[in-house]
Amino acid sequence: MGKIILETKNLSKKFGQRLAVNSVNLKVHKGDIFGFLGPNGAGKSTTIRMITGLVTPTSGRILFNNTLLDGKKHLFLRRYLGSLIEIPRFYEYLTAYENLELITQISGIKDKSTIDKALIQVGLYSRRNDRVRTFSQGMKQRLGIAQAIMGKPKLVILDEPTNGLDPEGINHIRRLILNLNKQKGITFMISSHILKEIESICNRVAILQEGKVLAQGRVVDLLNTPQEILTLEVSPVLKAINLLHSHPGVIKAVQNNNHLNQVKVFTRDLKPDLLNQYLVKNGIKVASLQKNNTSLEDFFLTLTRKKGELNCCGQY
Ligand SMILES: Nc1ncnc2c1ncn2[C@@H]1O[C@H](COP(=O)(O)OP(=O)(O)OP(=O)(O)O)[C@@H](O)[C@H]1O
Repeated sequence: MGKIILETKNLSKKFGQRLAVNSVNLKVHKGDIFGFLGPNGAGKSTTIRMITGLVTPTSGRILFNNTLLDGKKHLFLRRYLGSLIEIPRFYEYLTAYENLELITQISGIKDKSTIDKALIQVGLYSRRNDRVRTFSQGMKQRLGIAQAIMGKPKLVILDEPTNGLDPEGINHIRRLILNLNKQKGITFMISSHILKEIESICNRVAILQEGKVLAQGRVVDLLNTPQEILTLEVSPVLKAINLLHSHPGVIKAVQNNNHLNQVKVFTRDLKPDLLNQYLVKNGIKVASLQKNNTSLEDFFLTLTRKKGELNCCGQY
């Protein structure tokens, strides 16, 4: 297993009373293409903004190459951290080259050849003298990646880099990320709400919902570890839900809206018979237990479905 390049420890952010990021522990290893997955509003951008120093955490720690990121050190270490936060903003009336030139001035990059190298890497060299306003959304995203890699970063963080792109644009960005990862050894952290996108290029993922990490690990392990949705008929239901949340392998337990005596349990690498024994031992009557195997895609979609679609009664 590679060295950890980025780690967050109990990272949290509150906006007023809203806990947008709730004690998030992430581990990004050197060489990873790390997918940061979650539905809209899950807290991905807020987490990324804390890592890149744009938002101050309410509590918790961020370590980059084992060094705590805070205050001045954060500013200093940002040079090793390229980032692209959602839609990259450029001066539309300036050319691609001029926009990147401005960035070299702001970031103190002396070597001007860096600009052309970055433009070549993202496939925009032939368009370097065109104004950004003539660029497609995909080209702007690629220019954003050029900007992120100019400082020769060890880690590049991209927030929804394929948002709003057509399939060809998405493909282009994917190939670009894979190439930069392989050829330049750049570690990537990429946020997305589309599992398929993440699954095809990432080796490791974390799944976030309502500010909390629901699952994290290598994609192969997640795909090969049996994840099941169990349907239990239990009583009393609320006590069962509380107990289920403290059982290893249970990711989430929710009451079924349509059958109030049923609980849907999202599990990973869990033996249903052991779960049954545990509930019975703790005074729960288990009338039935059914299991359905699901794909990672189905599992993720069901797991991250918004409240209201599934009635979440647990301590979650
Ligand atoms: N500056 C802010 N002030 C108040 N609330 C905020 C602020 N920024 C984010 N939030 C709230 O924090 C929660 C997480 O938002 P965030 O943008 O981090 O989610 P996300 O996973 O990136 O979503 P999306 O995929 O839609 O971009 C949301 O409920 C959002 O409304």
